[in-house]
Amino acid sequence: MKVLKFGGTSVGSPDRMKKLLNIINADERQIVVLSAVSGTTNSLVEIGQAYLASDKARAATLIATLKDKYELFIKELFNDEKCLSRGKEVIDYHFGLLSQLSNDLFTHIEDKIVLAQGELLSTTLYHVYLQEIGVPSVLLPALDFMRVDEDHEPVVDYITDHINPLLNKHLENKLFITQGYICKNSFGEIDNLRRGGSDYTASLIGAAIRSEEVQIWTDIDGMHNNDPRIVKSTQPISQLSFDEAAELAYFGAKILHPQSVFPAQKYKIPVRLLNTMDPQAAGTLITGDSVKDGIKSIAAKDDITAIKIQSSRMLLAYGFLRRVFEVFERYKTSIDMITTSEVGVSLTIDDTTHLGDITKELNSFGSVELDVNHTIICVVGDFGADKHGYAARVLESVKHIPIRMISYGGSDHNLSLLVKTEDKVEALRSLHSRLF
Ligand SMILES: Nc1ncnc2c1ncn2[C@@H]1O[C@H](COP(=O)(O)OP(=O)(O)O)[C@@H](O)[C@H]1O
Ligand SMILES: N[C@@H](CC(=O)OP(=O)(O)O)C(=O)O
Repeated sequence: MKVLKFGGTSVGSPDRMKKLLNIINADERQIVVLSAVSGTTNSLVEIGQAYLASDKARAATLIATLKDKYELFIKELFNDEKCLSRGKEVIDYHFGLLSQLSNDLFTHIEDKIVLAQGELLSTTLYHVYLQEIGVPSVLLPALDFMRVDEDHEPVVDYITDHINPLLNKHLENKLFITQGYICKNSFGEIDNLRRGGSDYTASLIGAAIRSEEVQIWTDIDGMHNNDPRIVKSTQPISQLSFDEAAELAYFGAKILHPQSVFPAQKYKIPVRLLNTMDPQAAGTLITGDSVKDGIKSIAAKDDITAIKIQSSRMLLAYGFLRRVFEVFERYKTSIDMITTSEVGVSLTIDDTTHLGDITKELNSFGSVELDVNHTIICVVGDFGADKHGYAARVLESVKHIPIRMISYGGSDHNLSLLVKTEDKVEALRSLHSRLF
């Protein structure tokens, strides 16, 4: 059984939604994971923020604007009067719920309920559309099987145990539709897999049902060798290993949710990145194998803060780095890059929620320097310890740009550079023109 995920752009208009059937083979047993219609989750984020700020008037305006969009959407989606009125009921229900939240105390629990409405809307409307055109399908409620634990980690065994009975209830059905992104947490509350999380839903379901393949359908023909929003004439990469794809996704290649690679990798499920606007294009196949040596792609991750801790006590002192890392562990803040010298250590973080407290604690080890507004440029490929020349080529390509940190050898797949964000575009373009 395959799992097909369609992102917000792929369901972004009634016309696009209708065209999904050119890709979905309704005669093959498969699970289709849908994101919210593009722009919806951003609007829901704003609605939640307005409620959290007790600005009910702004929330009401945002809700009304979004509802208007859906009123138009269903008029184009449905031909049949009965289905149109069913579509109207669906949007009245979800927008009624959004408005009603103003009557109660609004906390982060209600905020998650707001964020969940996008995927609930897109899947229900698509299900009604399939009924209109006579294609049998089953709507699987993701909240009945998608779950994260107290550390916000998805539980694959739980998903397996809960999705399989649902699938087995409908052995005669081929097409199953479900929501990406949304889940329940360990308290049984509605939660989500963080922004862009529908890819993660697809790979978790793929792992849970030991799917033959997970397909991520989006608006571009696979993982490109650089960020197409910044660099011209980027090219799709035909094959990547799970490790390479994970590095690229984590370091900014927005086409894939960073964590979505791991379930597929663990259960050896091939992942294909494909283009809804050009279904015949080969896309990118992600498997356990790395197909060729060399530099494959470049990605960039913004909003990075570098922290340098200098201490003469570090000289020959064992246990120093452990004590530094423990500070970050206490504040549940993950470290992306790290470089060391005998008298200092530099590391980077992207989550600055606890930066004040972290800095205070680090001050007891030595002098602490912070550099904000930095970007990690990540060059990904297959460069194991026996290979040579790649680092020299990368550094030669950015020799005119100040480099704050360099990390190489952490894995066989990644060479990362930390630059000021103002130098990012030049770094990406210069690397691209010299490396490919
Ligand atoms: N290296 C890359 N390869 C392909 N696309 C990338 C890359 N880096 C950034 N992108 C952007 O990712 C976008 C697709 O991701 P996303 O917006 O999450 O799609 P969807 O709405 O289908 O989930 C592309 O339109 C592209 O601009
Ligand atoms: N709708 C959610 C989840 C998602 O994955 O969306 P998309 O597939 O459009 O990136 C978001 O916008 O974050």
